[in-house]
Amino acid sequence: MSIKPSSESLESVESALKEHLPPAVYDEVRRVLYGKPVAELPIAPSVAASAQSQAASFELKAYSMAALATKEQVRQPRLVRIGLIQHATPLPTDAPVLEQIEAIHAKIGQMVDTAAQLGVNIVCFQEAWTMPFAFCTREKDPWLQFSESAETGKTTQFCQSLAKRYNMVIVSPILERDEVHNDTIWNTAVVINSNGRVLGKHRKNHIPRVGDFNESTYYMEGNTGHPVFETAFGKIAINICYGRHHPLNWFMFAVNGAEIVFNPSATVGALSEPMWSIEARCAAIANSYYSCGINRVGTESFANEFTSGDGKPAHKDFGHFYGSSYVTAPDGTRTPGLSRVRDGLLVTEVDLNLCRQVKDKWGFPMTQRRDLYAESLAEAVRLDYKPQIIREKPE
Ligand SMILES: NC(=O)NCCC(=O)O
Repeated sequence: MSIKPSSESLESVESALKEHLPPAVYDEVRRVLYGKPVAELPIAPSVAASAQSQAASFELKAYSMAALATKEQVRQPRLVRIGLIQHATPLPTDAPVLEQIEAIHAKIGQMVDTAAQLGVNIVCFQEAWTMPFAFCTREKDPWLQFSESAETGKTTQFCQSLAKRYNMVIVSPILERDEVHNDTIWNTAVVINSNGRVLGKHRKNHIPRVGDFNESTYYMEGNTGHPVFETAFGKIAINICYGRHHPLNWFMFAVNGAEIVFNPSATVGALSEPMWSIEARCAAIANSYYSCGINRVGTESFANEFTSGDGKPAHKDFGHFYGSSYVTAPDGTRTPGLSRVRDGLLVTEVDLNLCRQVKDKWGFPMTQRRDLYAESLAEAVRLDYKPQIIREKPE
């Protein structure tokens, strides 16, 4: 197998390990890398067939992590099925804006329908799921025309009807236009409750200024803090894409009681792939909650060339978005990732009781010394702060 770095020819790390290692060695390598085994959930042949027969077929994987949690004497299990959807944009980036949005809605509507057949309770889509990830271009037009109201926009209405039809919580990350406040633009995840009502929204806290991710050209740093949304299927939060590099961003969602934190993303192989499998997973471990990474797939090409400000030739695409969406449990166990190259739906059944069980076992929140760090940080942000460095005194 000869593979170019970040290329589309590698289906997934797991499939490569499975194909090339002897089965006994594979089992042991898988245990060391991924933790306790997760069981495959049965998928009815008719459901599996429907994933293949869609206009754009998609990978369908379903696992149960529920058995990782111990059966408690004082609480009933709190089983929840999480769905993560990763997709490539179906139309060329220069197709009319509304046609692109409609084509994406149609594709995702079918995937949500499959998720519903598999009993999914909460589904999350990738960052800015209704549009190409055009922030590399630094052009305003037509990309800002993809922005919509979080409360009343076409996409929110679309999700509301799906949520109601399937009794499903939907996390819908969009480019938000706040029409009420001077048409301000934000990168926002809208949370739609299982009754179809908008429960609230969270705006991306940290904006990348790396590689072609020129997102500060388009929207502002979020002003919604670290909200946790109490749904019928657990307390959920959203750490949008680049926020995954900031451990304190993950931490604050835990402080507010999150049991599942979604990380809807758009990131490319050459930039971040070695970090991808680590960051959301570390967050689940450090914060005793489930974390869910969702990344888009494919290569999106734009009409006009842009440069990356690094002296290299101008180009028309970002590189390959490598998918690889996955779920990590609070004990660090994780599912295999979805494909690096195909659309996919990952269904994972979890028992939310595991969050408390891991807190009881490891005691991370209890031993965290939040008071110490709060004091130290309050000092460290002062302009006259002197870093606490001990140096050998000159003789
Ligand atoms: N969309 C986004 O924040 N991407 C930044 C690149 C990365 O964090 O890997």
